Amino acid sequence: MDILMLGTGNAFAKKYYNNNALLCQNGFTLLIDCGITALLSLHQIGQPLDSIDAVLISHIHADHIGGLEEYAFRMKFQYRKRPVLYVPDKLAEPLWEHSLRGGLWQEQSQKLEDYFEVRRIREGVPAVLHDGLTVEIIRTEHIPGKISYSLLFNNSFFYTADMRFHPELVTDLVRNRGCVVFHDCQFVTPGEVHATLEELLTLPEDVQSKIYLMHYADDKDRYEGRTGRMKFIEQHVRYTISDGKVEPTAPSGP
Ligand SMILES: Nc1ccn([C@@H]2O[C@@H]3COP(=O)(O)O[C@H]3[C@H]2O)c(=O)n1
Ligand SMILES: [Zn+2]
Ligand SMILES: [Zn+2]
Repeated sequence: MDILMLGTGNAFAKKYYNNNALLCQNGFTLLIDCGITALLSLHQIGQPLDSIDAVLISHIHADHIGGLEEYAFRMKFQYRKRPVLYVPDKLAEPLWEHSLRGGLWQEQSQKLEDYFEVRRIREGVPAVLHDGLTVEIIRTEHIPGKISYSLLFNNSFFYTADMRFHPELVTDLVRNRGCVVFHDCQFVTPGEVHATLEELLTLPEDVQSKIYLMHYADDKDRYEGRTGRMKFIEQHVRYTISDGKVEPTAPSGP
């Protein structure tokens, strides 16, 4: 499985794009979250919109769904396609009613399904996205009272999207399921809606060694060398995740 972060920044970062990713497995390309900057980042790396096979969203914040209006319009009017949208069941209605409807509503297009082939996924029920690619959505704490999910791919790669520190969950996934973890991280303490670096540094070293940090602030460079056994993931670098390891993908071809 390969992953390329379209951005690794937090919601307000200016040096980094929104924390969205392209996950590739067996020729299938999944866009994980589609924030405000997603389409600019895709443009910069030369990735055509119609090369994306499906989009999956984790929760309703602009850095995770703010690019869906442009994506929907362009797929409909430029590409004449109705792309696949995987959406947690409980977010489908609020995604349309509280977010996308304002811009996308037209007499001829009055619902989410008029733009997307909507595939609802449910907690605890792994969804088969493609041959060799499954995802399980795990509801995790982020903003009090707000529904938000972290993503477990192939029972081996845990992508937190946005979540508060949950040491038991992360430790269990690493030690008992052999997972690699891409974890959002906030440098400033206290961490009211994200895990802080200080909190993550309290994890045992064997767990830290499987954690890669994303969703960080513009002053990330100040923290280089101060992340224990954890490493930063860099945007626009393709990584291969295999056998519990994360490595930059070797260039292909001669
Ligand atoms: N109670 C809250 C709510 C929100 N926030 C900030 O708003 C951002 C929304 O996108 P995010 O990526 O979830 O990060 C949130 C916090 O920076 C915050 O800091 N405290
Ligand atoms: Zn976010
Ligand atoms: Zn969020």
